[in-house]
Amino acid sequence: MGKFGKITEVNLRDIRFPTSLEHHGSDAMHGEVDYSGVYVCVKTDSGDGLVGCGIAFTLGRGNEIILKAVEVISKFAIGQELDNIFSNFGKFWRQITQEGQLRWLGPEKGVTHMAAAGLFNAIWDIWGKKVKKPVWKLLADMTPQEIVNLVDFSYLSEVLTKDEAIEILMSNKPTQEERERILLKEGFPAYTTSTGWLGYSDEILAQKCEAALKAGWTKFKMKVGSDLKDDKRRAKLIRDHIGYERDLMMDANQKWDVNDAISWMKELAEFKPLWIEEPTSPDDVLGHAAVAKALKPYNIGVATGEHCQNRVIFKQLLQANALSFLQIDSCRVGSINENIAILLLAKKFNVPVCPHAGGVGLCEMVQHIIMFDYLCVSGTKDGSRVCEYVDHLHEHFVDPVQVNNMAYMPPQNPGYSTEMKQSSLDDHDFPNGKVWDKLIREGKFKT
Ligand SMILES: C[C@H](O)[C@@H](O)CC(=O)C(=O)O
Ligand SMILES: [Mg+2]
Repeated sequence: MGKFGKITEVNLRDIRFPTSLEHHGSDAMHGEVDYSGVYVCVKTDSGDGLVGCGIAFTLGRGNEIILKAVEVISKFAIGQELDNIFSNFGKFWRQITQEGQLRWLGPEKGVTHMAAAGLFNAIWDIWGKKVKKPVWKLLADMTPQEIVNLVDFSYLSEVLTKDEAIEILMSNKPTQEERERILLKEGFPAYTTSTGWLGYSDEILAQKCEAALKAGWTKFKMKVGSDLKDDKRRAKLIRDHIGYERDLMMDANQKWDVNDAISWMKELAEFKPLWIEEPTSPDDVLGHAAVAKALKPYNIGVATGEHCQNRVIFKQLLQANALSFLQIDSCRVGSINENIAILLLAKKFNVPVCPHAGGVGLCEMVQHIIMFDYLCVSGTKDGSRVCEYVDHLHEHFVDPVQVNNMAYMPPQNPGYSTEMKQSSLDDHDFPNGKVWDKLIREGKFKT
């Protein structure tokens, strides 16, 4: 038996939070947002009692489909020695994502890919716990060769080879210790979206802006895209509060056709947004490039990534100059493994990575990845690099994010910060947990 043990069980729970009741998380395309996730628990036969916890993030009903997909995929993990997975995680990742029958549903996109991410997220958590390191540190302590072994480089070679990846990683090693010292002291910069959800009334927007300013926030994101007149009114309200010396980002969540995106954002240019996020379909690489070109004279960058299905689409977005800010997501693509490939691509094209984190557990996970990026890949916090922060649901985590002075502080506990409190899991289990049972009996939700 290997020292880390064999995977013996993968248990799943359908966990949902009724965030739609107060319009948290709402945007131009997702009005009734219940932040949810399939909670994945991986156990081994090693006798240490450690459990790896992962999340496959969805909205509400999405859980029903993802849960089944994780259940099917997990069969390929049960019986596997963790030592074998850890010594060549890239190979295991490929076995799962290229499984001969399931790949017909993707490949490497949508439900099966997100389900695989949920499983891999749990495996990363148990790895960190087994070696008693937070995942950012586990990654940072690896050699460049160990890091590239985590990654499947398929379909990237004309742009990024394994050898180039090793070179990038090697070039950052001599200065890594100094950055780690800075990271432990200052953390990684954050921006807030909690002031700008689309379903908030003007009164709530104003209250949230005031509270955020008082807390010291300097970078804000607002949702746009449903009604131009409303967008102008809300942007003015926010700018009246935050002034023009602070950054404002805008997020359309894929609402527009390409030409509409361009004309709408020209109308909003007076509010000086740093970026427009997801202006159009996440699959439209050339559309993003057209928006980016048209908005360049207005100093508005294009940001995207939270719905970007895999490293190949990121590669194309970068090749087409379609992005000024690249938004990795811990649950959309194949976990940390695929995100490492994306970080390396971003480094190659010199595009700043600004992670997406609007959801449950996304802040907890993605902080580890962006800290690794700072330490080992990009090697910098410059160029408007900033990680999204939303202020909901952290109280349900055993090791919630710590934001000090508008920066994510590096987690110190072992694992991927994904473990949720037992009481939170029991209360939010859908549909029988206490919270849901009550809401369903009151007629506020249907199963
Ligand atoms: C539905 C989610 O809340 C989405 O609006 C999050 C998002 O786009 C972001 O945080 O960015
Ligand atoms: Mg977004």
